[in-house]
Amino acid sequence: MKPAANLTLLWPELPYLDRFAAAAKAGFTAVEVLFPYDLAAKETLRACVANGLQLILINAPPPNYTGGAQGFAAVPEQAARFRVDIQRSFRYATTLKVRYLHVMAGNGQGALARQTFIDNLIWAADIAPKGLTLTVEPLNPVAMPGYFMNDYALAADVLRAVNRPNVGLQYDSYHAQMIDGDAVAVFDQYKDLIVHVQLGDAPDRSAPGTGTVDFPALFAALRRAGYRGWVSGEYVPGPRTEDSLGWTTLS
Ligand SMILES: O=C(O)C(=O)[C@@H](O)CO
Ligand SMILES: [Mg+2]
Repeated sequence: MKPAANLTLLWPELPYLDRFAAAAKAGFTAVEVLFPYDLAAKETLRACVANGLQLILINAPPPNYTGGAQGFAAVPEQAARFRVDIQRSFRYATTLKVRYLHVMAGNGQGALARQTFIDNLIWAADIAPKGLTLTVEPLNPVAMPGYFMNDYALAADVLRAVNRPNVGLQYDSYHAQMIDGDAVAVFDQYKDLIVHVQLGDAPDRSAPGTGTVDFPALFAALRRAGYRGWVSGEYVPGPRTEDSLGWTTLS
């Protein structure tokens, strides 16, 4: 298992570009950034290179969702916009040599939203840059009310319908615990679909070990499953991010 740091949430007290050096100093070799689109891709690339970091994941499509839309891949009225904006994400992903692109569904429900999400994912998967894997991540309804992709069974159903080798499941212990009450059982049930893992505790998305998720059991499950991918800390760290990194030694 390979630890990574989500720089959208970790080191919140530092300006964006300074978080890369902090992550490297803490021993990370890989990082995630949810929405890098406020800056030209080459600025983020420069921060990665200068600090010996690999950027493994970004979200799509732009723009930054802070205060705005939480994606729109499952929103029928936005299908044309999705197809334009996802290509901007692909350009960022290519420049930044990103491995995973989380395709955000946006708000919606029902059969039309499901079909829109499936159609958009198939379309995007078939034109995605080589080496890039698209991900689908269930986000819990307390954090994201109205968001379409809010359940692991729904994610499995969508992935079955999409049926592309470059589309997989993004598992997040915080969301899994909030959605199903047992993040470890969720991992065990859906492990064959999981291509990327994020860590946070529940119910407050706090640092691993400060809430209700059983992290020793989760790491045992990851080992049992032979999971070889990245395990990324994506949580609200508390006063000092450095004091929240005990989970990196579990992996
Ligand atoms: O909220 C999460 O969890 C994520 O991983 C994000 O990608 C959503 O922006
Ligand atoms: Mg997540």
